Amino acid sequence: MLELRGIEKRFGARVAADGVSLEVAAGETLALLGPSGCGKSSLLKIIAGLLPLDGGAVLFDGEDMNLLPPERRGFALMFQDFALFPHLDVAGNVMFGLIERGQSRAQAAREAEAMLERLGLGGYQRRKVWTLSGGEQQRVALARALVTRPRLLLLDEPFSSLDAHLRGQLQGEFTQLLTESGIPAILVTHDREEAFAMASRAAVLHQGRIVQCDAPRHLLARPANAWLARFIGYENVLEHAVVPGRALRLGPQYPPARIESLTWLADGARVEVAAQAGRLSLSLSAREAASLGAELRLGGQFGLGVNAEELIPLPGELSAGS
Ligand SMILES: Nc1ncnc2c1ncn2[C@@H]1O[C@H](COP(=O)(O)OP(=O)(O)OP(=O)(O)O)[C@@H](O)[C@H]1O
Repeated sequence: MLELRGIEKRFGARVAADGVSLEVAAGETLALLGPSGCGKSSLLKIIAGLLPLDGGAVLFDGEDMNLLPPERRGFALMFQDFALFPHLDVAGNVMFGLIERGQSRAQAAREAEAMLERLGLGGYQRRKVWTLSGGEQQRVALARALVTRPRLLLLDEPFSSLDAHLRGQLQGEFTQLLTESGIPAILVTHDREEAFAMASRAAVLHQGRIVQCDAPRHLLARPANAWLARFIGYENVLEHAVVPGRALRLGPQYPPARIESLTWLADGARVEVAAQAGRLSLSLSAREAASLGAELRLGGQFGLGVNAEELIPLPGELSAGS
């Protein structure tokens, strides 16, 4: 089990980690999620031993990692730019770590072949890495990381340079492989959907601090503050509560809301309205859009209610997000 205790890191006046504590259990994938500059990569480098910390401790199974250099921690790192060795072929890249650990070439080649097979790259051994597609290169990078059987896998934005379709496919494949291998992993990402799809828990970082660390469904059901609620995708965040789409009601019996912006969609419309509760965005189905008739125009009005029972409350003292 990995444990971070009160990690502190500053670059001059910039705070990269401000008392970060968290745990990653055996076999768990934890996402470090947050906007650019919040300190995700710094934290990953601190765990890997590539960046010295100013305070706190990194422990693995109770052992203080600060005393060990990166190569003796037993962690594998995978970055967004693959960082494959261009002068080696695919097999050479995957075998590299095994040979460094003293394995014979023949044994390393057998293990590399088996791992490449498992990642759908059987027969790729002799290919030059620069002839591979982005997705293939990323699979090779994962094969290289997994073949050494690390006790922790550190993934830094591994899919950000890939197109959306490939990203989705690899997210699914990686998640399955991580589950099968039982290797715990930390996934750094600024993409909420990626974090929620791949990780069992996400630690959401803001300015070097963990705002909330929980399972995706709990983050969505009980966001700790307004900033976090917006960051994980809620559009209608009021001062003390989130208004999820399911809390909204249409009908003439409700107070009028005025349409301030309107986008027609193939199957309905998106509107922003000035409502009694505040400024709200909502998607109207084709049927709902039709029910508004001529009022569906800028400046048009329709009845919009908010069911108080379905609001998601924001804890008072934390709700003033920046
Ligand atoms: N080597 C460095 N020297 C000075 N400041 C740094 C250095 N590395 C990081 N920082 C600063 O520390 C803060 C956290 O940076 P970090 O790269 O960890 O954030 P991040 O969340 O990974 O961002 P991104 O998603 O953009 O990669 C930022 O303000 C950054 O400018």
